[in-house]
Amino acid sequence: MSAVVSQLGTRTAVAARDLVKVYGKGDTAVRALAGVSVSFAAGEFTAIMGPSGSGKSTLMHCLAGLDTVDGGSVHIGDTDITHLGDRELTRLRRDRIGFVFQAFNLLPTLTARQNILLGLELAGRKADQAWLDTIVDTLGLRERLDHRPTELSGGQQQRVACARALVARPDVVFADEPTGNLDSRSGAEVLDFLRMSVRRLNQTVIMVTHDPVAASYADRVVLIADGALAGEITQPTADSVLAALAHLGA
Ligand SMILES: Nc1ncnc2c1ncn2[C@@H]1O[C@H](COP(=O)(O)OP(=O)(O)OP(=O)(O)O)[C@@H](O)[C@H]1O
Repeated sequence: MSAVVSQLGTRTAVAARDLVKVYGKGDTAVRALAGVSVSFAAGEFTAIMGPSGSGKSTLMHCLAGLDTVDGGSVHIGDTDITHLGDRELTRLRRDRIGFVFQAFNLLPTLTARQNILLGLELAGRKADQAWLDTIVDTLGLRERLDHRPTELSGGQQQRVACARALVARPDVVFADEPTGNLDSRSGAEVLDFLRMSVRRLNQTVIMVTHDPVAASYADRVVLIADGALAGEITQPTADSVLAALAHLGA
């Protein structure tokens, strides 16, 4: 799939075609993804949901180049990442993808500012100061930049992780249960920011979540069941997501 601009003019940020992932071999083999084809438009906030064990994390890891695939392809923009070597993949993840994890994954010895800028520094790049200021101020982190992670609340740590994910203006941000370790108020702040980064800063976010309220912040919910696409919801509400999950037996 090389055409990344649809007839409607929407650019595709990430596309999976016939994605297959099998863990293990022989009798114990688990087909975690059984031929998934799904596209994610640039400038859209998508949530991936489904019952436990349905393949959500596997899908995200394959889309983000964190795991190899056993069949099919993944494109990030024009790049078929399934044929990249380890070094090229590492560079692509560093330069074109942002990550937000459930456990924040900040380096404890670095300040918030150093955590935010580490990836750019490792890549030998300078931050765009105006963009950095926009992110830091939007996330309300200005007064916290010289603090280390242990001196920050969980919500503040996850906001630092969001800033780190966005500072290089990635093609796509993957968020894996970003609110899983947060109370509902801190979670709502992080979700508000992710949604705002899409609406106002024209970023692209793909988020795995178990939480129908978190999913309701997205523009679209993609449903996965038994390693296959099981439907999608546009303009989701917590109720419509709950109903769809109940239908899937989640
Ligand atoms: N490293 C692995 N080795 C073997 N099987 C695995 C491995 N990782 C995942 N699986 C299996 O693949 C299937 C999909 O797992 P995955 O973690 O992608 O599901 P999930 O929808 O993210 O689940 P959850 O909501 O519980 O986090 C499950 O049956 C799981 O047991």
